[in-house]
Amino acid sequence: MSGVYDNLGFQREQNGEVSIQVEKKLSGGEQLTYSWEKVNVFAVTATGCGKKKKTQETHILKDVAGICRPGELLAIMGASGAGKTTLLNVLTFRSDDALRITGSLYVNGQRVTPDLLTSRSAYVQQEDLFIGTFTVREQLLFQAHLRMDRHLSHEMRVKRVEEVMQELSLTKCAKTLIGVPGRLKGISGGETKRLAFACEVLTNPALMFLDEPTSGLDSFMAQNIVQAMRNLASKNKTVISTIHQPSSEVFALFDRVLLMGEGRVAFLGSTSDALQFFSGLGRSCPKNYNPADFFISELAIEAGNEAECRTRVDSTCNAFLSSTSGQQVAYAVAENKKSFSDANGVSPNHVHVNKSPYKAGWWEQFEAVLRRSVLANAREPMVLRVKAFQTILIALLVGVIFLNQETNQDGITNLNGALFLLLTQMSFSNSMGVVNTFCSELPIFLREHFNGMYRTSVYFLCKNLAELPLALIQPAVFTAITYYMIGLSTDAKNFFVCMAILMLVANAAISFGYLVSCLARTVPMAMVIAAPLLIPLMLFGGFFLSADSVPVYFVWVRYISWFNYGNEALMINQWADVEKFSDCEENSTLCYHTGTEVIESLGYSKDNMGLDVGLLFALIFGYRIIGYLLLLLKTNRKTVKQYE
Ligand SMILES: Nc1ncnc2c1ncn2[C@@H]1O[C@H](COP(=O)(O)OP(=O)(O)OP(=O)(O)O)[C@@H](O)[C@H]1O
Repeated sequence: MSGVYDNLGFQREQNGEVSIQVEKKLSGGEQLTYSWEKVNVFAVTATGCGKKKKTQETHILKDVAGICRPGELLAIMGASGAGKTTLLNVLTFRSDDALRITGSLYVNGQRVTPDLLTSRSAYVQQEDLFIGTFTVREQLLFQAHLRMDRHLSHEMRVKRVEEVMQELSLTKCAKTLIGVPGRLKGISGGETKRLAFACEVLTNPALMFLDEPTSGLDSFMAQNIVQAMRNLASKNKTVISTIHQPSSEVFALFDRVLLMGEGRVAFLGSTSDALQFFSGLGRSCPKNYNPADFFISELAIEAGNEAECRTRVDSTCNAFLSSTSGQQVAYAVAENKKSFSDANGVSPNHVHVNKSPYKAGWWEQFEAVLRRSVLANAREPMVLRVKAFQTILIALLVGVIFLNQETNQDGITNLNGALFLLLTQMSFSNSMGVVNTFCSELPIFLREHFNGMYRTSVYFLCKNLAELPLALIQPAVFTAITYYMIGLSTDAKNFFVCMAILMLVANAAISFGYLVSCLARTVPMAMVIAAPLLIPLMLFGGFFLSADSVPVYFVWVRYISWFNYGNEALMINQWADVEKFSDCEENSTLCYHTGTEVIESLGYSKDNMGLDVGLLFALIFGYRIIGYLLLLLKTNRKTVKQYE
């Protein structure tokens, strides 16, 4: 198909009907003026410990006000630590929970809410978060599927993806895997940055935020990205970006600049007015000098000369407030607070916020996320191979250690030990496996969820379903290798029951892993929580202490331990059918006469098989439901705070 492409736009001529339709449906022509005022951010820091512990508030952003209108490309600049990222996070409701924030944000005379922002804006964050086993095109199609208007056809979405890839020079690597640093070689750093940008511009948002979009890019690519931002602005989009030390060429593409120093606004206006403002203060930018470097050096705090630099930055900020540019900003901000309405009381600029922030319906989300989860698992052959190798190796080791035990008095202790070892192996490997994978994927989920792509329920369900096959195959393989090597009950029925019990145990351990992962957030934190919780669950599982010997204040632990129910079920399966031990004299009181006696000696009852299986199912669902509720708590949009 031939035609003419505009920058980050659409094919317009020859067979370009589809593209023009996409453009109409995507843009909607909405124009947004975003303003903020009296933004203050405080960080609470603690010093000392015990009784000497003191908390103090650090004032990070101080009465920051500003505005960005449709068609403007605003660069937020300043020296390191000036507060650029903090401001961008406030503007996008992504601030650290520990910060205390006050201030007001307005869009077209309306107070900004997180839902309004999600539905109208895109945010290119500094940290690139992707599923590394996906190709560039797959990633973009996934985004297009879930973030573009639900009325767009599949054909239109594919077309848009191809156009954005072409515009950002990603076509060449469309089929290349994104990659995982240090593990799976993928696209280059520059291509990753461009992919992050491509994901956000797909929906042609009216408002766009970018946090240092050019960091790590060579000057040509940096210019390419900023030019793409410029093109968005020229289509009446509102574009706000922090930028770190841009080259002269890149800086020239910005029409407005917000200079920050020590958490205050040192200047907001056009780049030419900024140069004039500094000249007026007797600090002119030398000829042939990069203005961006000049502004940053004027607002930097030099080591060894802090007091003087701070006074200079302070006086610059004060001078801006009383300057014409400063007053223009204050006026424009005040104007944007007013809600204009026509004769019928209807505001022409009113920003309608849908009840649901999601573009795709529940089933569409479910289908797309499930497909991605399954593919992501299947495309980790190394991880699968390591898991398979580990399972087979440990199974063979256990099999060899407990090889050919006999069903006699000597064998009872060994067989019980072997069964408990199977239980322990299924529990630790599965719960720790989930903690590792779930926590490391959590940041991607949180970002995509808050981008309005899919619900927490969809993600959690898909994750569970995608991992279910492995959660059944691993215990099956483990049982198949160890069972007959150890010399457990030779009846086929007992073999399959043992396999089924270990499958339930593995899934209960996975549920526990989900709970811990949702409780923590990072892998190290989850590991720290998981180990001390697993040990008591194992200790009170009936092998180390018989059920009757558990201290009364720890009895409750037994009820939430899958080790306990799993062990009882395995014991019943192994011993209930043994009617007589041939090596135990009938009158002897020093040995077990029947399998039932073995079961009872552990404080178990042979009638409890059904109960144990039921309770294992209850733990599988119970732990997962609690984990899901914890995740829901973390992701509930209603808990995203509004500023005072
Ligand atoms: N959660 C926090 N707790 C304590 N201090 C914080 C917190 N977040 C930011 N700060 C402090 O606020 C100041 C501004 O930080 P910010 O990250 O916004 O700066 P920046 O201008 O983006 O710097 P850089 O260009 O180096 O990224 C810094 O002094 C930083 O140490």
